[in-house]
Amino acid sequence: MTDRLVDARAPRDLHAFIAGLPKSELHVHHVGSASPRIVAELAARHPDSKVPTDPEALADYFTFTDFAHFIEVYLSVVDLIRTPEDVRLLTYEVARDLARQQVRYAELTITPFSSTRRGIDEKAFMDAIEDARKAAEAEFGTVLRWCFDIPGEAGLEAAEETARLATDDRVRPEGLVSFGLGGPEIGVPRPQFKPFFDRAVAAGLHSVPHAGETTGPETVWDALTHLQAERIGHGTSSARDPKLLTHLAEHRIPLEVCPTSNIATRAVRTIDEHPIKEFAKAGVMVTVNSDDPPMFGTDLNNEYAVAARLLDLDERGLADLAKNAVAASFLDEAGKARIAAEIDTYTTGWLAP
Ligand SMILES: Nc1ncnc2c1ncn2[C@@H]1O[C@H](CCC(=O)c2cccc(C(=O)O)c2)[C@@H](O)[C@H]1O
Ligand SMILES: [Zn+2]
Repeated sequence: MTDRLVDARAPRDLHAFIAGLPKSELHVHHVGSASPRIVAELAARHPDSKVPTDPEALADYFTFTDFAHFIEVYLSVVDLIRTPEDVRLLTYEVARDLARQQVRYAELTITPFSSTRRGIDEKAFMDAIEDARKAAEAEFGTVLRWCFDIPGEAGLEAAEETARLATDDRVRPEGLVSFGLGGPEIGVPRPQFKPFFDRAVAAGLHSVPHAGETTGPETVWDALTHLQAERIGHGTSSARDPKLLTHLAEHRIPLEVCPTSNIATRAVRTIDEHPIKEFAKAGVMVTVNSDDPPMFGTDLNNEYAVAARLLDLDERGLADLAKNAVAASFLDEAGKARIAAEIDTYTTGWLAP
């Protein structure tokens, strides 16, 4: 929404290559993807909200002093989503924004607890996201899947509700593939959520908790040991623990790296201090993602440009990065092969004399 965090330093050609590259998003939040246009439309529907609609004011509003401030602002946008029609509009428009960036596949993190506790009927909520998912696939060709996450700070009641919505065959949506844990990490120990992750995994869902975003590497170990994590959301502080890096590399546990997010929430001081290069050097499988793009003044294309600079990638390196996301995704094998082939065809065509 603002260009304050946008990385303009990649060469022009590389920007054009990234813009057309078929991509996958593995770590992007539903509400956190609401563009200024969507926020304005929702705010017009609910004029009592304190969220500004003017783009300039919104850019200021989306400038965060720390992670706690980010969550406070995030929840004010959550408060704009009050009806199943709001949920459908948000989901469909987010898919449109992804499709514009040539995103072929996205796992969208949704916090159903935040909506059901605000009075949206659970069945109507599920119908709204599924309806938008099917429309998006038919109209834009972008395949969406869901990750339901526990807002950890809301406690065990939220965990119970999220696990129920994710595992009860009468309500769980068809597009659901994974189970997550988000929100602040400080004062929210991961092990307490073990029973809920056990239930989700037993029901066939993949485990993808946030860990090591705002606390140390011990939180990443906890996510691996207690929550059966198959990928780690952020995992930023893993760089401080060489044994952990070796473990992630050997067990091929991908990190969902979101560079600009880490700067915007002040989890990392400057982009040049971001540990993405250490991850790559250690052989950890790196995927690049946008987290809450309009709130952080970024989008997936910009995150690829940031990664190109930090990892010194050319077109082939960027294509490999896009293929990492395909390999680390929870799409079926045929779908993975289709997107990987599309990446190869695009790259070969681009590099042909
Ligand atoms: N970078 C991020 N890192 C971590 N999480 C992120 C990030 N970006 C977005 N989130 C989202 O923020 C939610 C947090 C919501 C939350 O804490 C909360 C607490 C108490 C009550 C309620 C409520 O709804 O009533 C909600 C998470 O579930 C997650 O999906
Ligand atoms: Zn996140």
